Amino acid sequence: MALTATDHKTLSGTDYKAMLLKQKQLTIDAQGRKGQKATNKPGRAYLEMLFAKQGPSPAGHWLRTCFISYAYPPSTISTAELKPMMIPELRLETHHRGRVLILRTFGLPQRIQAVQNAVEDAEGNVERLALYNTDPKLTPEQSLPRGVVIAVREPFYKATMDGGYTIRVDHPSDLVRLPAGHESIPAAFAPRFVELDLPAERFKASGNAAYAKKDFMGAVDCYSQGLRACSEADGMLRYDLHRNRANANLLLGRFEGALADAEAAVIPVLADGELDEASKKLNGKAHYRAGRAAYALRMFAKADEYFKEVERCTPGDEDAKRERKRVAFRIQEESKGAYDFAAMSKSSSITHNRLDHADFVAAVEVKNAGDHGRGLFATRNIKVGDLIMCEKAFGVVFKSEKTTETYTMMNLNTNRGSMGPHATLLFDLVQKLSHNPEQAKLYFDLHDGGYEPKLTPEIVDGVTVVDTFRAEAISEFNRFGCPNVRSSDGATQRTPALGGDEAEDEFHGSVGVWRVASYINHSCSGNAVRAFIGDMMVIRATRDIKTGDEITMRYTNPKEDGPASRKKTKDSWGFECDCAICVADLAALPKQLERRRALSKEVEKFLGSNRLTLQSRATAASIRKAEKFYADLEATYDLSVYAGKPRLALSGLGQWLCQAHNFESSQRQVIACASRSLANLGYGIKILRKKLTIDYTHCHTEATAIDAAMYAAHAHRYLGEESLGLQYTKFAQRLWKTLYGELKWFKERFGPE
Ligand SMILES: C[S@@+](CC[C@H](N)C(=O)[O-])C[C@H]1O[C@@H](n2cnc3c(N)ncnc32)[C@H](O)[C@@H]1O
Repeated sequence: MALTATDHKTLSGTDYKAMLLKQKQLTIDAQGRKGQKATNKPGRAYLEMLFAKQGPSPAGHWLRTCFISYAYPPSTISTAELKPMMIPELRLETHHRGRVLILRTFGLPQRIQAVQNAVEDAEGNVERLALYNTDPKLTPEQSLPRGVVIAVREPFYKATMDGGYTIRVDHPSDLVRLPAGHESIPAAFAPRFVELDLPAERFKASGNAAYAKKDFMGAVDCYSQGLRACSEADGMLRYDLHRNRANANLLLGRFEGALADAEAAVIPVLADGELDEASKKLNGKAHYRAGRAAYALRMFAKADEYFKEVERCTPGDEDAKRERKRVAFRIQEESKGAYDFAAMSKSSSITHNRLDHADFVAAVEVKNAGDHGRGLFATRNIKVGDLIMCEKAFGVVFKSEKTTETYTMMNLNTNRGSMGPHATLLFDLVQKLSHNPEQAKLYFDLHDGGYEPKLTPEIVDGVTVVDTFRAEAISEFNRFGCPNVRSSDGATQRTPALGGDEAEDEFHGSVGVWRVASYINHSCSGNAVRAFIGDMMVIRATRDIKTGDEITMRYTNPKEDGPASRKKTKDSWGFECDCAICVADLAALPKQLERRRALSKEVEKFLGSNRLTLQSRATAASIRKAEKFYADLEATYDLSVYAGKPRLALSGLGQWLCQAHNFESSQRQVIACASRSLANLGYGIKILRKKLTIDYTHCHTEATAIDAAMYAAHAHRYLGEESLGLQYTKFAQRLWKTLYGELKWFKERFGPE
């Protein structure tokens, strides 16, 4: 299905639900035909017509719907071990286990929901084939061109919504392109004129030509064929092919392959001799490529070794010198958490949000967390506000990234629908996992909600088997929403009167997976919060953490409504939170919770219709009304249950009152309201002989705390209490740094000290 941008805008949540239900019903209905033979199949002429034109690629924005069908495991048996079958043997809604279809494409491929093409078997039977989850960076022509011979391992066959049929491939690893001369290619598909024993040199030349045209996939194919054609006598050529393939693989993001190739491209020094200058130069290139691949795989110490080798092979090499400088920064970041966050933040923008930094995970380890599964634990003491870890996204898709297509993903396994980056994230992840098997092993270690079967990624027919359904299950349990550039962007433009983080939502909508952070369990009142600077997740401590403590953070902000937030964690992640706030909510009387919810709704309305600006200040009557709401809401918190714990429903109103009194310059009132707001967020504030002390034990770090601290800071200063003003400012800065990762934008929001 493909709609234009206008259609895209008119599709509502209800439409998606209806679409999901319709597809689900169609899928269930189709099950009734399981095992049947397809009837009234379109013939070759129809398929030729269907796939006669390139495209569709019209101008404008396209909405595509991607249905994740009922899960089935990928094939793990090699083509040679499977029994060949022909198209007429296919049965509907059936996974043909133990069988393989050898097919040739004969149309011009099109990207509809998947990349599709017309295929024929060796007896001339025809059908349509749909390949899902392909690399979004590749054109349909690169993914499934005309005239290639493919093996579809253990194929699945199904009826389509348009009344036709298709061989549906959900796991890209189930489809293997067979190179010319492959033993499984039937005689009918062998070219009539075959140039037997094509010299490997010719493949190198075609690879280079493809590379020059930026067809890196084509180049990799040619170099691979060249390597297969190499004989003992082709010594140097073999190194050339590996070196060239390393480069093409680097550009395709296939870093593990690139590293292996670059290593295989190093010309060895013979026992007695020295390498000639030309070979040394070539080895410099090979080591340089190995270094780049190791860097991309975040093996910085190893990358440094390779770049050192470049310097040995080609002394004075400027590129290697530059790379070693870059690596040195990464090693500092990785080992000490030594980041220049201000520079990082300054450098990131809507067009530069994939940043070049290392991960710092040296202060944490994964351990058993009892009922919560595995968790992340501190390996050293960490002070409030300090860095716990910092990690680059394993995969991320930014909403802001220009694309001519928006995907809506409907997962029939989980009944979930999502739009935009979520779907594209899966395509990106599948690519990364398919071509980087070691990275795939790390990804597939993440929580999958009990998905079965759990296949470990292995290489079959030269391709890493990736279970795309499990990859999506893992993504659903582990992905985080993130802003397009940095978390503080929402805050610097937020209207304080609104309270909470709502206004930040418009800066969100991007989504990614951060692998190590994925081991962190949820707690509404966690000891850590995450912030984003570009694709770097920065996690800081909201209170002091001791060696051995579990790191927890909120997946979703409970805001005022505890029960709703518990439902959200239950629906999205399958658990009910047992943190201090939730335990208190559970111990509260249901009628108090109900009253709180009803009052919160009224308060929301009140705040919405009483937005404060210098021009429209609060009236005495509205302040009285707010105070009354406040008292009523406060009464829904039984102190025997909530003492010292955050009372989040009071947050927005507390904020409004601070602002109202601030506009009236009632400084003592502002201070009283600000202290009350901070106490409601669980901060234990004490002032003794003009010294501010803060107990963070039960604190709930959110934006309103920063505002409250700054209201107090300004009010104290206004009253000439400089020292207290300064202490509150420092407190606000610590909160800002904790919540947004770094301090750079604090001044932008609150002005210079
Ligand atoms: C992102 S993973 C966190 C790491 C996970 N515990 C593991 O073993 O890999 C999210 C899953 O962890 C578990 N989890 C996280 N927080 C929890 C909590 N507060 N209580 C119970 N289970 C929790 C749930 O199974 C949830 O779906």
